Amino acid sequence: MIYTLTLNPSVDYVVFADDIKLGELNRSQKTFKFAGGKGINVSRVLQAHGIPSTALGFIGGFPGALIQQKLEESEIATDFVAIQDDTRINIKLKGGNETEINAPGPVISQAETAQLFKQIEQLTAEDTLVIAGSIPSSMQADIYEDIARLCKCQFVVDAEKDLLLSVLKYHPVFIKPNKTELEEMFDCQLHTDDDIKAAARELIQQGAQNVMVSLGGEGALFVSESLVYKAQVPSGRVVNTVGSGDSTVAGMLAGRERGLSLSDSFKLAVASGTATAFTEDLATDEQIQQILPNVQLTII
Ligand SMILES: Nc1ncnc2c1ncn2[C@@H]1O[C@H](COP(=O)(O)OP(=O)(O)O)[C@@H](O)[C@H]1O
Ligand SMILES: O=P(O)(O)OC[C@H]1O[C@](O)(COP(=O)(O)O)[C@@H](O)[C@@H]1O
Repeated sequence: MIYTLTLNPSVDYVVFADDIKLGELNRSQKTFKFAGGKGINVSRVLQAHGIPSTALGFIGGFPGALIQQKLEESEIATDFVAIQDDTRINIKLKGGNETEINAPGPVISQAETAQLFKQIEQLTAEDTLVIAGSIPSSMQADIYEDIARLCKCQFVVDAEKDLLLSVLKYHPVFIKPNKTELEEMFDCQLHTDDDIKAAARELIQQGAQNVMVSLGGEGALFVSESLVYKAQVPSGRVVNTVGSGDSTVAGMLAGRERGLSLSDSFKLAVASGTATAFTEDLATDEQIQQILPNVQLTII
């Protein structure tokens, strides 16, 4: 079974407005409230691929109840730890360009954390755990490392800087930084594919089995110890890129679950990310299948 762990879920409040002017009254044309947070998005896109998963993490208050309800409606299994504080609401402004405001998240008590640890301990070598996203600011910074040390299953990680770096020694199956996150990790600009490849290989040296670097509209690179694939994506109308990276993670896992080759899994990953970028919510299977034949893969 695949489990996704979102320590800091969110209701994503997506606001479409033609021309947002800061410091003035703006009126939006449409708004959406999506169940969000990185692991939850992975579960949602896995479900679109027909792959079941169980979403773990902390939820509380009315935003938490909304997330629970939306996942139930999508028939996604959940085993969240109920917390006292409210789950956060993240704001996604879509008006010409894309602006995001991600909230710090709720207070998580020690007892709530202990409940989560018990769940993690029960995962077996047959399971895969996706650990993804930020941690609520009340949590200690080494929580990712504690979880990676505790779990007996294979795991995948999508998180920023120190959270990601702290778990490499436990050999995640793959990690998915975007280019900016990779640059932040190495504190330098990565100009060429060779620069990105070298940075990804350094993360492999530190313990990652594979590194998938997403490059937004430029596609993605898949880097293992012995090969590098570059994927180029078709152009299209970008509607809402929130969840594109999470969709990429889900697509890669879906390919792996279906027993596809590495290259076909990577193609599915990139098609999933791009299909999400071209739609209001996360992509459906139909939208992903439409994009798939137009993803170009080369070995570089
Ligand atoms: N403007 C875009 N056009 C086409 N595909 C996109 C675009 N932005 C993102 N994607 C797709 O989504 C994937 C993940 O996007 P990226 O922005 O790199 O991730 P993250 O959301 O983690 O920052 C990309 O590899 C690509 O397949
Ligand atoms: O935990 P973080 O880093 O604050 O990110 C949470 C946000 O990222 C998302 O999971 C989207 O992530 P991606 O666009 O990277 O796929 C949103 O649903 C959520 O609001």
